Amino acid sequence: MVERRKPIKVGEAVERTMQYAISGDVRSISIEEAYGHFLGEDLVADHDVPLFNRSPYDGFAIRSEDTKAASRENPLPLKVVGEIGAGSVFSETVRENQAVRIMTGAQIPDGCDAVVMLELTKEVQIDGETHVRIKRSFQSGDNISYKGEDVKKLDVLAVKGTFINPGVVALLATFGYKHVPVSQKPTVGIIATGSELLKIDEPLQPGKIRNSNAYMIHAQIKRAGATPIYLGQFSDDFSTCYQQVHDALEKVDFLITTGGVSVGDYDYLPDIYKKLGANVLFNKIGMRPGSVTTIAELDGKLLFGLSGNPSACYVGFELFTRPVIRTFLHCSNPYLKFEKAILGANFPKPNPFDRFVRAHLGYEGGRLVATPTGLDKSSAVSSLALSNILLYLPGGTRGYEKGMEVDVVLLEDQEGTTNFK
Ligand SMILES: Nc1nc2c(c(=O)[nH]1)N[C@H]1C(S)=C(S)[C@@H](COP(=O)(O)OP(=O)(O)OC[C@H]3O[C@@H](n4cnc5c(N)ncnc54)[C@H](O)[C@@H]3O)O[C@H]1N2
Ligand code: MOO
Ligand SMILES: [Mg+2]
Repeated sequence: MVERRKPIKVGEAVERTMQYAISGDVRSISIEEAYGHFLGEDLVADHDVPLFNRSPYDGFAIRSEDTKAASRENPLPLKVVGEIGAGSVFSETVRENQAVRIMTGAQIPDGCDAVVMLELTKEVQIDGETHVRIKRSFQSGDNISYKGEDVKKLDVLAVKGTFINPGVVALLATFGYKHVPVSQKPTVGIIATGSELLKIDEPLQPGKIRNSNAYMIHAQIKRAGATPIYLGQFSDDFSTCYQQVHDALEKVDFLITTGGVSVGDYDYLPDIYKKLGANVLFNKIGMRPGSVTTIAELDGKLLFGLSGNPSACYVGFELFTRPVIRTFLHCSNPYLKFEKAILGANFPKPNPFDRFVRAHLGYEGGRLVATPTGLDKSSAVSSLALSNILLYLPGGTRGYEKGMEVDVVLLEDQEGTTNFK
């Protein structure tokens, strides 16, 4: 008798999986390597930025009180007592009716409280000495970039678990992080099962297909922020697959298998979990694709039994494996973000289950429009390439019409969210 599996809700499946999500260690890497990692600790400012009042313009640093009477008709000459570029400091205090020629980024000299742009001045020689003519009055603070106006000492600039993008790299460099504490990336093993699978460089043969899942999952693991370890593809033979899974568990933080989780004669994963003594968290979910996604746990280590069908495999990874990876990386927002968009095409299929339809989110006339990307079958591979979202279509409806507002799951977003849905 074929086993009758009891489907659980997708949210419940995520919750059961996340009970076994753990945080990883922190390690140090060079700043050049930091892009694409996740911060291993909060980034806290240990000094103000800027650290000193500085000039935002090339011009003259002045004392505003000297310019009170200046006007177009009555331009006032100030004696130029020095010149500084960025990186230099004027060592004396500027006195009455004096100015310092100053370049963008240079520290404002003591005594000065405003800067006049070069374009508004004229240099003249008076008694053989250089002066600058000022044609209007200035207020104290005019054209000054103030100490701490960008960042205040002790500001928390990015929290632990933040994705390190080029902007975060700029901050790390600003605060002198030659080495950056980052979350250790989990290693995620990949085993593809199926006697029909050809190696990527083998010619096609009758009844056989190329193993696309292994490479797709490899890329998804990287996108999620983890390190993939490809452990090979194996025929549907119980003892070979059992041994591979058994041995793989020692080498990885999580293990993904693709294929062999349904009820077919050669679907060995359920028996493998049994022989390993693993605790199966669920083996049927009320969703399409990926209804047979099976997740088990052995001594706290998660085994993701993803479906062999490419679209089901893809969706299973994003919904269940990705948040586990992000938790390992200390992200406080481990889940993919749900957003609202307008449905760009009819989706007439009756919908008994929750569906996650591969789709593309684009802009049309200022609106966010979500359009399915191809054949909506779990066996489809073509719909994956253009998809940057999953349309989330809750079950229990007779279909959806173009123009309706729908929920979408953002696949390329780095922010994430704190709760699933
Ligand atoms: N009687 C039933 N049959 C099926 C059920 C069911 O509930 N009762 N579930 C169906 C659903 S839903 C899915 S999804 C699939 C799940 O199949 P498995 O996870 O057991 O995977 P396989 O049988 O090994 O393969 C399914 C399909 O995917 C292709 N495949 C497998 N590996 C790869 C790979 N690495 N790259 C590309 N494509 C791959 C494989 O050739 C099959 O076509 O079961 C349904 N059946
Ligand atoms: O697991 Mo299947 O993908 O629901 O078609
Ligand atoms: Mg099968």
